[in-house]
Amino acid sequence: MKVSITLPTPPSRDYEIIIDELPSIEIEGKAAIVTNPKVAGLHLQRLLQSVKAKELYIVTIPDGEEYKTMETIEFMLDRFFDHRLDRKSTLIAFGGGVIGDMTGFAASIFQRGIDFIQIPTTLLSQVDASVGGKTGINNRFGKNLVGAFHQPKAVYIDTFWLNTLPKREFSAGIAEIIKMAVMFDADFFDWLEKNDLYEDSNLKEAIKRSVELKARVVNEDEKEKGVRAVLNYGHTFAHVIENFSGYGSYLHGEAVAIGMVMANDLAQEFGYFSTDESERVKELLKKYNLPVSYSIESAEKFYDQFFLDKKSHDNKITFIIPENIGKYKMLSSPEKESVIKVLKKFEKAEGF
Ligand SMILES: NC(=O)c1ccc[n+]([C@@H]2O[C@H](COP(=O)([O-])OP(=O)(O)OC[C@H]3O[C@@H](n4cnc5c(N)ncnc54)[C@H](O)[C@@H]3O)[C@@H](O)[C@H]2O)c1
Ligand SMILES: O=C(O)C(=O)C[C@@H](O)[C@H](O)[C@H](O)COP(=O)(O)O
Ligand SMILES: [Zn+2]
Repeated sequence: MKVSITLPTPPSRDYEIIIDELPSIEIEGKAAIVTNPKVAGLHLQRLLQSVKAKELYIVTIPDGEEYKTMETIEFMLDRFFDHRLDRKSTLIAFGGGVIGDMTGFAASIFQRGIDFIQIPTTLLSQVDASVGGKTGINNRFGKNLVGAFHQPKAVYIDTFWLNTLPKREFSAGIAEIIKMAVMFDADFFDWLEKNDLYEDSNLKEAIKRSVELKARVVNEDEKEKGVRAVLNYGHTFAHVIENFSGYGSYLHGEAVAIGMVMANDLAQEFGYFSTDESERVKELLKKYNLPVSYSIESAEKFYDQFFLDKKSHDNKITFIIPENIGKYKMLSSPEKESVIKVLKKFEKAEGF
């Protein structure tokens, strides 16, 4: 199956998202592949057979969400200067969302911005992170709080890489697929309930549909002035969970799964989303062994973290909730008591 999706203007620049076997990549100037030891050990040889550049370097950074930091960015930039990369050089992000977000961010600031290509190797990065140009890092205040919108030059999605992906990571990617369906596409959600993503042709179909949905949203609202915030369903909660639990304890997709359950409860608190719909989402998450509960230490402390969210302005927060399956709603500045009431239910909940 070859699928080619173009993100047209107004986003900063058109680019192709190819879902197919990795094509040959010819780069005129110098290039650096940014990856980590795990992905390099498994797949670098195959990648190298497809990439040609004037000079080609490999920059390896440590593996893990805990290394998605400014310190690692500094390390990467130093290597690019060591290799005398220049304005015409291209970076190739070869790995999951962590590699993609950091390579994209480094590309956005190296000599004020150079090209980069996304070659995502996890399911999560194939269906979500590699598309749309959100790049960045975490800091001690929270997730992705420093970064830039910087669109890749191309995205090459080859499901071959997924053969070595651990099951837990595979499931984490499914959380973002379910997110897309709950927010935008009831038919897709029904389809997900009926079709098993462990089956190859179904998986490819789900990747294609997720990427198409995301591309449509980014195309309409590249810089998140409106509808793009809907891609953040579950994330206002997820980012707090990731930060509080220590980066890496919960995978991003797992935290998003819990966050969606919390957002669904909030929706119900405000009279949206039926119990039946909420159960359907939980069942689908559980089918892929995703967590649907989390033990909050203090609802008040958890609540305070929402003000660091990028959807918070002037001490007000907007939550993305489902009105129905396939239909989103933006809930602006709900009263604190109602949000706390929902969070309190999780104070007694069992963890993962
Ligand atoms: N920019 C965006 O739009 C966007 C969207 C979603 C998530 N994200 C970010 O993406 C990150 C999560 O991405 P992720 O889930 O890909 O995690 P990840 O990048 O940490 O990768 C998960 C693990 O899988 C390993 N791995 C990668 N490819 C593999 C393969 N083919 N076989 C075996 N192991 C492999 C990695 O080395 C890592 O240990 C988070 O930082 C999140 O904030 C960004
Ligand atoms: O592309 C987007 O927009 C998203 O929100 C996708 C999310 O899955 C992703 O985790 C994103 O990085 C979260 O965005 P943030 O702006 O809250 O950091
Ligand atoms: Zn996400």
